[in-house]
This record gives sequence, structure tokens and C-alpha cells, in this order.
Amino acid sequence: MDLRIEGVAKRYGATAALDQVHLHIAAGELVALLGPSGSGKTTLLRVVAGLLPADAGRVLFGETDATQLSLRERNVGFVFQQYALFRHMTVAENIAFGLRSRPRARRPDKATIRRRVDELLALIQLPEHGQRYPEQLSGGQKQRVALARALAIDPTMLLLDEPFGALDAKVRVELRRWLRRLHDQTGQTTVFVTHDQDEALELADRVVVLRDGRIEQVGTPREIYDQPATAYVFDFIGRASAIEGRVQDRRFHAEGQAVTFDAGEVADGPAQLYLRPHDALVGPAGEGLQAQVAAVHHHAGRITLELALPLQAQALEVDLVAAPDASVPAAGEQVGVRLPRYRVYPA
Ligand SMILES: Nc1ncnc2c1ncn2[C@@H]1O[C@H](COP(=O)(O)OP(=O)(O)OP(=O)(O)O)[C@@H](O)[C@H]1O
Repeated sequence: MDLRIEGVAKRYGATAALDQVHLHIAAGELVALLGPSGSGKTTLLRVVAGLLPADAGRVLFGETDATQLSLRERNVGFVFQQYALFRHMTVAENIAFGLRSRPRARRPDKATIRRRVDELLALIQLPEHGQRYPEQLSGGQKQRVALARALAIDPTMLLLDEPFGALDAKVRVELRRWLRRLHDQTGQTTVFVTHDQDEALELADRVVVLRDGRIEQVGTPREIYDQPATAYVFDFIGRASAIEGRVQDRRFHAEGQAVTFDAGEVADGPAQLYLRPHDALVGPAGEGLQAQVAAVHHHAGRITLELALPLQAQALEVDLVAAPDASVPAAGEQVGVRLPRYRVYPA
């Protein structure tokens, strides 16, 4: 089912947790709400679920105005960060809970519930775990059970609030790939909250970047990464360096440099040029931006240079691919930096 959020606003005293949010999510999409702490992700998810009333605006599920509907009437599947499983119930009982607690008229019979639970146990790849208790499962397994419980009620959509937030890094990566495959199997409209840009970019069909209760950009992971609409998105979405300067007649003039760069449509005035560490080519001094190597950092498979630019407060971070025989500039050396890819934003 598709989801339409129209002009939704929510205030807590002086804080606008959500400020005129408009968003359309197509049926079957997997969408990430991405943003730093306090940007309004959880508030938006809760408003959609019916856990929290909005001050203004509408939420539509398909053609139905769901704004005034209760949590139960909306029939969404919700998964919290901390596996909120019932500790005194087995895995199978947890999964069956939503079906068993339906009013008698809409409650499936016991055999149907048992069949549905078995199907879901197979779907989450825990077919033998139905009789275990939550404390006998790993964190990742608990979250899969939480997802099965959410799916059991045949929800209108799945809403996941930092579903992998409490798990360690390796399990997180495994589980998000698993969720992607599960989504491809079920085709369930899914919205998940994360503050982890890797998770959003790897998992989602589209990413919604939030900032202070407003949508900063909506796009495919590729669009968000390759064409960030604002300096904020550029900075938030990956490793980035900024060079201060100004735009004049469609050229960006970096503070303290002779070389200038195409500034596209950016109007005259103070501006910043943003680049990713892998989008800079380091060569002999005299070509491109003039810089001095401030530090050399060795990682597995790559070398990162910190480059100091005259009159710039921030150092430039540049990755070198570590070919075994490549010469690596030493700290203190003067180098030239060419920029095959960058973006200019008004400051
Ligand atoms: N119950 C509340 N009372 C007062 N202010 C709140 C309440 N809940 C949220 N806020 C405020 O609303 C804003 C948005 O909060 P929200 O929890 O939606 O952000 P978030 O992006 O989900 O952050 P996090 O990643 O930390 O969960 C924040 O400024 C937060 O302090």
C-alpha cells in the first residue's frame, strides 16, 4: 500500500520536531529515513504508525485518510530498536501474538495461526527455533523474530525504528542484507529509520535525508551520494572536505589559490567547494590546487593524505590507492591537487 504524508508538523514546546513534511512512498518501496540524532526520524515514523498524533497535516494509506485512525486500525507492523519480545513467551507465541489477540470475529483458527507461524519461522530462517524463549536467541535472531511478529498480522506496511541499532557491526551488515532479500521476497512497503548512512545507501530504494524536522533531500542512494542537493547532505552522507571561497561569474575562486573551478549555476557570493577523498588526484606542485602534505595515514589497502591549503582552516583529506610501487608523498612535501569531481554550494 502506498503512503502519503502531507504537510505533517509536530512541535515539542519551542522545538519543531517535524516542520511541514511532505512525502510520497510508493507501494512496495523500501525507504530509509536518514538523519542525525534529533532530526525527527522517529517522530515521523511514530506519526505514521499512529503512536503519536501530529499537530497538523494528513497521513494517507492508499486512498484512506489514516490521520484519525488508531494504531490498531492502521494495522502497521512496527519493530523497535530494542527487541521488544515478550520474555515469558516462546518464539512461536511471540510471532502468533498479534493474531491471537485479535477480536474473536477476526481471529484465525488455531491451525491457521500455527501454519502462519511456521511459514514465518521459515521466512526468517529460524525453522527450528519456535519453542525457544527470547533469552535463548542472539541479538540478530531476536530482531528477525520481531520482524516475523510484525509481519504476522499482514500489515499495511512495515515501520522499523533503527532495527539493527543495538547489534554489533558485523551482524548489522548481515542482517541488513537479509532484510533486503526478505523485502524482495515479500514486496512489503517498508520505512526504516537509521542514522547510519551506509545502512541507508545499501538497503533502501530511496533515502529521505532529514534535518531539523525538514526534508533536505529525497532520492535514490545513487542520487543522494552523487548529486547531494545541499552541502549538508554532501557532508552527512560520506567522507567530505570543504574548501572556502567565493563564486564570481560562474567560477569558484578558492581562498589563497590561483586556480578556479566551474561553479555551474551557483550565484555570486561566498561559497564552498566540496569533494570526496577519492575524487582528488595528487601530483607535482604547480598543477591544480597548491597544498602541503600535513600527514600521511596508512590503512589496509589505502593511504590517506591530509593536505594543508594556504588560508584554509580545514585540511583536505585525499585517498591514494596503495599500489605497491607507487610513490607516496612525504609529510612536508608540496603537491598539486587536481579535482576531477566536486560540487560547489553557496555558503
Ligand atoms: N517526548 C518529547 N518531548 C520533547 N521533545 C521531544 C520529544 N520527543 C522528541 N523530541 C524532540 O524532537 C526532536 C526530534 O526527535 P526525534 O526523536 O524524532 O529525532 P531522531 O531523528 O529520531 O533522533 P534519534 O536518532 O536520536 O532517535 C528532537 O529535538 C527531540 O529532542
